[in-house]
Amino acid sequence: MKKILFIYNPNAGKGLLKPKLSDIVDLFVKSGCEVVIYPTQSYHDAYKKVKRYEEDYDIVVCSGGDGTLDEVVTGMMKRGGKTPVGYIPTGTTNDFANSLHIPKDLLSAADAAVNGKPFHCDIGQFNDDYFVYVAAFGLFTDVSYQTKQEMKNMLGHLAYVMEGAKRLFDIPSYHVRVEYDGNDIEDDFVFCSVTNSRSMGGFRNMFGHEVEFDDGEFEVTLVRSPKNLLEMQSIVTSLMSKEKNSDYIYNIKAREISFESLEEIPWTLDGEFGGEFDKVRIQNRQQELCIMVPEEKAYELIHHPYKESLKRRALEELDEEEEKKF
Ligand SMILES: Nc1ncnc2c1ncn2[C@@H]1O[C@H](COP(=O)(O)OP(=O)(O)OP(=O)(O)O)[C@@H](O)[C@H]1O
Repeated sequence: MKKILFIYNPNAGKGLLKPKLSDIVDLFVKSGCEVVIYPTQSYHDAYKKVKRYEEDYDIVVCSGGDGTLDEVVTGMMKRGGKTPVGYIPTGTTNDFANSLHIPKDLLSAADAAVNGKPFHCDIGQFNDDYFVYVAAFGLFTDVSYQTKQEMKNMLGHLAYVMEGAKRLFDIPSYHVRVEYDGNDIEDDFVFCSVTNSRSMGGFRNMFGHEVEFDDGEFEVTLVRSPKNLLEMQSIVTSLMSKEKNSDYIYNIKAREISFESLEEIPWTLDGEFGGEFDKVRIQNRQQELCIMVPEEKAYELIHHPYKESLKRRALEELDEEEEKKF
């Protein structure tokens, strides 16, 4: 019998979990699991619970938005354990879940959490902290944590867009020296994202065009500060047309990247406030998160070179079987 810890944020998103809670627990039990249930009581509670539990759980399943997933994964990284994490997304945008093909339907997601396949996904280390899929600063990046929870619950994704639109008229810019894998850039930037997701703030494919989840590299997007409205227009056009590099946009792949600035810059980690820093070092902790995904999608998510070696191994095994027959 599998022993699972099921942590959920009762306040997440539009409260979609509550009416399905009993069916989800029933599915866990019917799948042969013994379930310990824990509704989070406050901010950072999921992090504390995961960091400190002493039982031997086979899977830690969490339900909530990106913030709850971030807390559970950070807790897991800090306890140094490699217990697989299952995720039932009930937030407003659920960027990372969408990227990993975790179903929107809560019962299907619950099924993937306990009956799916483990996928070994990259994780970001941000100074002493961790993030699951994005660390960012600048334009729009504080939107998700500054949008009031009641407004998010009521309006869902629209709240993000409305809050975002208000910001176009007031753009802060930061002078930053960026060092990555032996290269460096120094410039004024209005936006930076270091990501391991193909969707961010609900915008699919605007960032993270070529993200592979287990290749040990992040996709970094840096947007230079526009000097006038015309330059601003060019940036918006480049972003909307998914252009990868232009005079204003750098798109980089990096395993390790550091940022140094004179002033402290507010960062967001997985959509929640991550603190203000003048020095940040981000490292890709390759394949350190074991996350449960639907069985039929697990192979699709594996980065190409790994796929090739898995295929080779499978063919070798087949050859050996053939040899045994003769
Ligand atoms: N009982 C609680 N009371 C208040 N805050 C809580 C409680 N449980 C969890 N939280 C906090 O709520 C924050 C937001 O949670 P979460 O990301 O799960 O939902 P969301 O914000 O609705 O979703 P999304 O991130 O997709 O917008 C997290 O930082 C979490 O620590």
